[in-house]
Amino acid sequence: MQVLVSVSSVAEAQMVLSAGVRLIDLKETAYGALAALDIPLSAAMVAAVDSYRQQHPQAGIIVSATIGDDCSSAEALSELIQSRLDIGVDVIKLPQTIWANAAYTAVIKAFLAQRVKLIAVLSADHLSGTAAVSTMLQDLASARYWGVMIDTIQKSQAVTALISLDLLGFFVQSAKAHGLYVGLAGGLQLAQVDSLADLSPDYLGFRSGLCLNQRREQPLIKEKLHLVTAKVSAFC
Ligand SMILES: O=C[C@H](O)COP(=O)(O)O
Repeated sequence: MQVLVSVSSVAEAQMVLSAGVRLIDLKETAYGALAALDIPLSAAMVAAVDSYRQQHPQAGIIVSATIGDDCSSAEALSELIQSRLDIGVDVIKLPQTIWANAAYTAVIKAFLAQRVKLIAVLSADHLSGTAAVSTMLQDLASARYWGVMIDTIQKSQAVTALISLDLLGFFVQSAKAHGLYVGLAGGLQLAQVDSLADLSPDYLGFRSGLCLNQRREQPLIKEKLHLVTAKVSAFC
């Protein structure tokens, strides 16, 4: 199991790399849930990751990026994705407002046909029972998404307050059965690592739980970061 950390600056990217994080998620954390960083800043962060990769070629680092909580048109979506691929982002995370919207299906299908790695983010705020989860995962796997994850949109509650451990476990196991790379996130704290690790996701995603006052727009706290990477590495 890996740790994914959402970062919004070059300094944060370097900090999480030094702490042993291998899934670096470029995200604007000052507002929204899956807001996008601009391209110049994203490119500087990718360059910082590339510099680390040169010194640690075996590290297996993956850079993901969000493209926004919504977008204005299919053309805009195409540009949001392509511009991030062009600067070396490995994986693009799409919010449910986009991947579940038929207006964007053709654009997404075209990227998937080129084997671009896309993660469909399922909103914890709207997830219901196992039948709905099964149908969604079947559809996403058939469309050849690379991965899926659950995350919260409203950041006032943790994912575990919104979805039972049974349903989260069902989600993880079903995603794996479809060959999807699977993650869980949403207001996670260190204290939740044990129970979620038991579900065996490929990764747990963090931001607010590692920040000052547990506010995701605040800076990451190095000590919390090290505690969580140490804790998760015990499950690898
Ligand atoms: O992808 C992971 C998310 O950025 C986690 O953010 P959060 O811990 O603030 O919900």
